[in-house]
Amino acid sequence: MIHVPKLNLRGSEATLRSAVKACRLPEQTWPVDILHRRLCVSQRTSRTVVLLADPAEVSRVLVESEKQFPKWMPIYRHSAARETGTGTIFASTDADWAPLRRAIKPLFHSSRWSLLVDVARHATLDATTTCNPVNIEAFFTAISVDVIMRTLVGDDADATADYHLAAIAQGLVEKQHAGDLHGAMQHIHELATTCTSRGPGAAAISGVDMAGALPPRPRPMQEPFLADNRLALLYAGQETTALTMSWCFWILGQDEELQSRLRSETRDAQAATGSLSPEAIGKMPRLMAVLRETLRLLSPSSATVRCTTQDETLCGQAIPANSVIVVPIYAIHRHRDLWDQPDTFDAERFLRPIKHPMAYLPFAAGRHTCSAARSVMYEMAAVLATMLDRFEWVTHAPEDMGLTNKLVLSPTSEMKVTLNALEPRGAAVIA
Ligand code: HEM
Repeated sequence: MIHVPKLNLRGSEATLRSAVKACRLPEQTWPVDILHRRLCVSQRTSRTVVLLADPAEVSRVLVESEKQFPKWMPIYRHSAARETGTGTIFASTDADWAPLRRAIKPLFHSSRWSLLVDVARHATLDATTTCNPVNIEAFFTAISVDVIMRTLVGDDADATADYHLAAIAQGLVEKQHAGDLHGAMQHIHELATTCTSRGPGAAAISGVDMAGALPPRPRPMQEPFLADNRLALLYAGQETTALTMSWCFWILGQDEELQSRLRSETRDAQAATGSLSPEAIGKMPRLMAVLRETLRLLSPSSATVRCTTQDETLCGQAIPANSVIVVPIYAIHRHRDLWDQPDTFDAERFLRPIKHPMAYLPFAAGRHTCSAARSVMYEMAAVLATMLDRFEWVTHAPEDMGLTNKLVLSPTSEMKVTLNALEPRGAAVIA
């Protein structure tokens, strides 16, 4: 039986009073019955705070009537804007946000997925020689940072990184575990500065495509937005991706049989297509299902937050203007009405249709859906397929692991595995 840690939800309607805490501290503020209920409202202060887990109403808030329910900006100004600058895609209100979103969109276009997969494979092979794969979070952090640097903000695909990736990754993980966002951002600043001084990287967002694969864009981003958003991509992309890959690896280390089935699937797919490519990944449905199930149970974002601009009715209850609506992604992903055996790891469920599209929100939904929602799945699959080909592994003491919310959902202790090297048979050999 695979052990999957869970949050110890111990709040009540009274603890929902503070909107900032309801966004930041789910364990202390969300009532445990949000796993059964569709709506939980705290009306005790001047600002009403709502936890909304009803999929039809979530769809209205995030997708159908999204203009009526804008992002609640104070929560982003508290963290993202303070650390990355006010010109980022995260910190911008609607009018400023749209051109920024358009400017970064081509970076995630499907025409770049081959490059992404290839870079992810190289970054993984490099990390196995420069990092210690036993401490898996630092190992996957090095990979996710390297991939962002090489494909989005920094080096070109063939560059040899001369920043100290292993040390930066270790530092990032330590600061993130300590809940020290500012300290973590100093490492990210170091990376972003490296890429500006290295030359071609800055051009990645401003309009020059390192791989020659970008479709033309109408309005390239200019400084100072460029600098801020280079930081924002590192900020948004490294920890989320590294944690998801770490959890997936940590889970697979608990189930030898599942690991071996995925090894066969990923090797067969590479043999059938001749390389590790987006096409090969298209032939890895079980690996994708395992990644999706990992993101259901251990989605890095515990919530996304909106507000009301006028009086509304949600689930038949009147909600005044100026209320904060917390969409509790973590609780929706384990909601008793939306999932069978919600706390059990069962990747097969993603080989069948799910009950409601809004029951699954690891990348949020609507206009503010994660820009990398599709591309990052290819990246993570490429990294895991490369590791499956080269190693088998066993997770250390999984039952001692807990889950807590820092800026994102995080492990309570170091994630460790014992690795055993294999004779590679996948793309490394084919290529
Ligand atoms: C498994 C990995 C990832 C997960 C689970 C994830 C999840 C999310 C979520 C939930 C949001 C919405 C945040 C909100 O509520 O405002 C978001 C937004 C965003 N993500 Fe990701 N993300 C991942 C990887 C990445 C990567 C690799 C990048 C780029 C390098 C990225 C860039 C962004 C950007 C730019 C936004 C802002 C979109 C907007 O507001 O228009 N993400 N992501």
